Amino acid sequence: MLEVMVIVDRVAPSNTSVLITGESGTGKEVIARAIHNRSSRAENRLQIIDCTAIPESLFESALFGHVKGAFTGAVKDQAGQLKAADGGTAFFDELGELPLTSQSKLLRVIQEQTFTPVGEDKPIQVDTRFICATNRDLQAEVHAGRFRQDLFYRLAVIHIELPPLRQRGDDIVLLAEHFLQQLRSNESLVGGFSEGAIQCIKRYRWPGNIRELRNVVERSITLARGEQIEVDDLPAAVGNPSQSQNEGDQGFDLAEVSRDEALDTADHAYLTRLLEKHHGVIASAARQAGLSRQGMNKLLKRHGIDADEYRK
Ligand SMILES: Nc1ncnc2c1ncn2[C@@H]1O[C@H](COP(=O)(O)OP(=O)(O)OP(=O)(O)O)[C@@H](O)[C@H]1O
Repeated sequence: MLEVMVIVDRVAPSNTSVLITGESGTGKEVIARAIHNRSSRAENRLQIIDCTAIPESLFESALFGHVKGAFTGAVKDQAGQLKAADGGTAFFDELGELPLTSQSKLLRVIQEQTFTPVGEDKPIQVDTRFICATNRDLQAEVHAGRFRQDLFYRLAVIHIELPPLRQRGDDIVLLAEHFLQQLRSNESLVGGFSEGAIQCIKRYRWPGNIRELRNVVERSITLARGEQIEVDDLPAAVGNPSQSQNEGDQGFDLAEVSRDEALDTADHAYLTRLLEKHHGVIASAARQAGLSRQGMNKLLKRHGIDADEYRK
């Protein structure tokens, strides 16, 4: 993390575009905020643009804005999200989900720093820094023809790769201790982790990365009865992985598991099996589950599941 923060400090003052990659929950947005906050743009806005939330047909209108009467339903002039980022930073989250046609429009804006609202004929000039994040391997997406090579090269001038938590060695325990200090209330007796709990925390694979670790620490503080967080205070998947390995299709210990937790676990198992069947293709998995692609993306994010791991 220290090395990442050194890069953040170095790139923050420049206007260069930055690409941040890493699995869900590794802290891409946290890093984007750190870059913005340490730049001369910090007093202006960090506009977060969730690429999964913009339907392809509304990309220009959402980003560039539109004038009254530009299309049915355009009842008044509406500024787009890029106008809000003027003088500040535009953070494109989940960039890998952007369709090819939208990618070419984005490339033009990044290169020219201008865009034209729908129904307008004069372009607007902006001064915006672009930071993009994705949990996809964009180089592989380029090879597969799903991501524009020119946009990739334009963005990857500065490429920050955030490793999954399971590859961060002793950082895992340091982060767990950091969250414990940050999240415990002043009245809380809990001051640390038992040796057994630390071993479990080190061993677990943390598919949801730092987000999952933070949630686990928060939950364990609430459940802990003594001065330490014990193995029993950790969720079964972390504290007792062999027992929870077959979760989802095996019986639950009703004394240990709430209905919400049981449903969550079953949902997780359903989603991973669905992705296995559909080889990580979100669109077809979503179709079988009767969900929109966006809905499926949200669900996968909540469960810390990376569809790419199921690609074949
Ligand atoms: N360096 C960090 N220090 C402290 N907490 C962190 C750090 N990185 C991430 N977190 C915690 O993890 C959570 C998830 O981080 P963030 O939203 O930045 O991940 P992400 O990689 O953008 O995830 P996603 O791809 O799912 O959007 C944050 O809300 C924060 O609680």
